[in-house]
Amino acid sequence: MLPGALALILLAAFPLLPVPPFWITLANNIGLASLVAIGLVLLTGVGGLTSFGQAAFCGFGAYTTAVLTTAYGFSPWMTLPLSLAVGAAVAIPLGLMTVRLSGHYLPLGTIAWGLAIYYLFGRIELLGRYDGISAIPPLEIGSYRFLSGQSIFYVIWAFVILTALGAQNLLDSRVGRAIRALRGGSQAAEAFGINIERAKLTVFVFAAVVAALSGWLYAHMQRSINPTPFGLDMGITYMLMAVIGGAGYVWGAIFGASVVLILKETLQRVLPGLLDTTANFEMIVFGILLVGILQLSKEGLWPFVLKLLPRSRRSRQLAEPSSQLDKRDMPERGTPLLRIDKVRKQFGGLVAVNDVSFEIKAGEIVGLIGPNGAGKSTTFNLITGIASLSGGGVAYAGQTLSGLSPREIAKHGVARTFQHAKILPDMSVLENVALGAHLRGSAGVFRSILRLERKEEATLLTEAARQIERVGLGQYRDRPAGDLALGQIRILEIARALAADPTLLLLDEPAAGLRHGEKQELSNLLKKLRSEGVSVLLVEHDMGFVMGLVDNLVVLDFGTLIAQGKPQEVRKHPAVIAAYLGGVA
Ligand SMILES: Nc1ncnc2c1ncn2[C@@H]1O[C@H](COP(=O)(O)OP(=O)(O)OP(=O)(O)O)[C@@H](O)[C@H]1O
Repeated sequence: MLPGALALILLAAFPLLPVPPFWITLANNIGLASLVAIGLVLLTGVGGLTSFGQAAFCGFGAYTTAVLTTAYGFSPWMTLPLSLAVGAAVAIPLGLMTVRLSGHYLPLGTIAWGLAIYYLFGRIELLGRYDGISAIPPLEIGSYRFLSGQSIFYVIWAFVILTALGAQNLLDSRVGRAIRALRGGSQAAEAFGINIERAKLTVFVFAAVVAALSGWLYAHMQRSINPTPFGLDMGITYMLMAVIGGAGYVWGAIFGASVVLILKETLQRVLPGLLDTTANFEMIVFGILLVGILQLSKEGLWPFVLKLLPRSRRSRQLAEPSSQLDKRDMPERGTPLLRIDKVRKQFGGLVAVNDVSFEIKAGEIVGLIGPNGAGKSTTFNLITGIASLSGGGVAYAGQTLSGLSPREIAKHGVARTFQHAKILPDMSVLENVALGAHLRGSAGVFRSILRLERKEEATLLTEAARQIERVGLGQYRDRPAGDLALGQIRILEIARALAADPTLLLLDEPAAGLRHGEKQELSNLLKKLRSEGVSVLLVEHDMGFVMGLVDNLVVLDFGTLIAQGKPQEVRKHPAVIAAYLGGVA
């Protein structure tokens, strides 16, 4: 808290110091760039969506207010919501097209529309073509006009701080966890019920709106605009700022914008004297220095700053929840819950799952076993909607799951873990588990930014903490999930699945990597869940673990069901002995 307060006091005092006006202008430009970079931190650093086109959104913010104030006589403050709304309105269709792209196509797509919009600004008569629009009125409050660099400094930096706090609030919320989960891959996020497309679009629109805010401020600071600052050059520079600051850190965006702009200005002033030439060497030196910085730290510079700041070592105090989360009604024990009917999956010529049928009753633990490559994980993926069925059907509590998305299936109360654990290593164990409870909350973007969802957040985090205690990981609650051993990560995934309040739990090799005692504890936990009415389908290679736990076994071999029944019967089955259990039996 102290470094933050100190930074705030220094910031407030800065324009009052006897500094050259040039410094004030530089500080104002840093503020404007910081806004765009904060958007990029969320979009690229956290959400994993690279965009080189953010300068175009600054352009929409700037041109909206420029046109409305100069041609239609609007007051600048009235155009603020309109500029932001235009930024958002453009971002929605662009985002819908862009966020579907993956790999290199995503940044290429943003370059394409970034360029196109720049040329568009330069061709439209209403926008003054390449000459732009001048005589834009300054901001004013009453009769006070924000004409000087010093006065608009306070407006710009007030917006920067509010935006940074809003972005921080957003990240520290249910929506923020969903955005952060995008980096962990879509499969896991969808399996907790996160709407990937919506999370991507949310962060895309957020980044566009804060860029439009920067453009709006720029228009009233500069009081004349043309397309140049809204082109691809600036789009790339904004990205550099976000990356150099530390793409995953909101305050790092401000630091990155400061480093890039101060470095650029310093080189422009110092180099001509040093090199005794007026040739533009600064861009070359600038480029080399930036590459050097990125070589030094791929995480950007903010982590170094964080190390220098005093940090509280206390573990996170959870707020007392004022209400309980709703719990799902458990189906009556023994009633049919999951019916797999002639399920089939072909990958080209390979039949990975060959017309397999079996059933799970409520309150039952069923083991799905078979040699490597038998089709167990594929069966899990068919049940949870990650893979599409080539034939057959899946019904859950009388309703068909066939053709539903993983997110819709999760809503039915089906939760899972993955053979290759899918956690977010940089996030705490608590936050990873809270992701599992995503569908049990409803707070959206605005409530999160304004921190109006604290009650709901407290109940979600308390539920996550309860599940962490339940699986025995309590001492690791506030540690980054990446610090855990592989076996513990599997247990974390179980806690995350339990946070969804499931009626059916699908566990893919939960005991792999656990020591004997830990397996015993896991077995006890699963038996306890069964006693509470939760049904479990588990894939597991440890036969000792499976035999002592399950009510029924289903055995696959080369995608085909070769036996099913009570463990004691199945282990005597000749086909099973031949295919799989030979050595053990
Ligand atoms: N996406 C895919 N594309 C092509 N083939 C696949 C794909 N996924 C799985 N397979 C193949 O389908 C078969 C069944 O694989 P699956 O992972 O379901 O087996 P498994 O029983 O879970 O094996 P293991 O115990 O080794 O995890 C294997 O031959 C595998 O190579």
